[in-house]
Amino acid sequence: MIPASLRALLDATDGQRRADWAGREVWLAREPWGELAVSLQGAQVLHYLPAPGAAPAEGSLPFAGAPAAGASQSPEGLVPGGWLWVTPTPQALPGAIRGGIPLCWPWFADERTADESPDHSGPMHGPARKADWRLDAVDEHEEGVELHLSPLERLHSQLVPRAVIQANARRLHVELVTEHVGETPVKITGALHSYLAVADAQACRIEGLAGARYLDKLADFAEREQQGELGVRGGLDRIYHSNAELILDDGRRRLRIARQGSDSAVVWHPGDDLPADTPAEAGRHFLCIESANTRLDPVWLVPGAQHLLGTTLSLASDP
Ligand SMILES: O=P(O)(O)OC[C@H]1O[C@H](O)[C@H](O)[C@@H](O)[C@@H]1O
Repeated sequence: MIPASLRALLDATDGQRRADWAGREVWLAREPWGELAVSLQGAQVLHYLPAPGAAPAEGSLPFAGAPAAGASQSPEGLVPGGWLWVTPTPQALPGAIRGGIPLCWPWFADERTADESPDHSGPMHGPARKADWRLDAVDEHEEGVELHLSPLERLHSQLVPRAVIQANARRLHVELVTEHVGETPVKITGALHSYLAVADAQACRIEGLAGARYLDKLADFAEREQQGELGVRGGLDRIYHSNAELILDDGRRRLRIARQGSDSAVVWHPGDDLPADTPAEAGRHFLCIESANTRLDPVWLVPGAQHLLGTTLSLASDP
């Protein structure tokens, strides 16, 4: 589900091009394999939709395909279509866009280290999601596309990040690679903060977490164990200590979420307590399932080493 204005830009795209959306430069593709939209602010994927017929049928899904020509938009300005969700009322620059797959780097939430932010004032989720990134390369890849991006400015004294985004008719894959180019070991956390489009967050089920230990951020990080599979009811903000493949079932689509380099799966929905940039009706239609490194699995990088944090989305019906 994406804002109607972004949908209109995609509709006017034949092949690949750059455009302006919400004050940000975006890279758009509308090709035989499907659609992709990426914001150069934050190297943030905003939209992915495999072409109808290119991927296996999903049944009758209200949000599975692009809207029919002339379909009316909801009052909030969101239109169905795609696996990701973007708020129809994003913050103005230099704020970050809520939606798609923001890159949280080099720390998750407020888990900054003293090195990174000596006065503890660094932004929530790190500077990468608000920074300007450059598109270094666009390659054809497995009958789809592969994008390489890097930040325009240095974001850390010892670490250099880059992002790789692969999209084809079957899957979306995003990876955030951190290279240590300095002299002393550095501890990092971070997240690929995926906002997944769902019919109704409060009717979603996530498979793959039964028996996993988690930190409940809404209960002062109390440690708990997941009893059975997770059914979302109300607001939740949890860090699961798990590297398992997950399936998000919203009753209409079963999305497989694989993670690489991540032993923390963050599951977040604010319930009725929505952020200021999210209208009530729109807020029902996302659920965040994040491929993360958190206080449960921070990564110590030594000089010369690199770390890859990744996520791969595909349909659970696909092999
Ligand atoms: O509002 P943001 O800075 O984008 O953060 C949104 C959310 O991100 C993560 O999922 C955290 O676990 C939440 O505690 C936080 O509220």
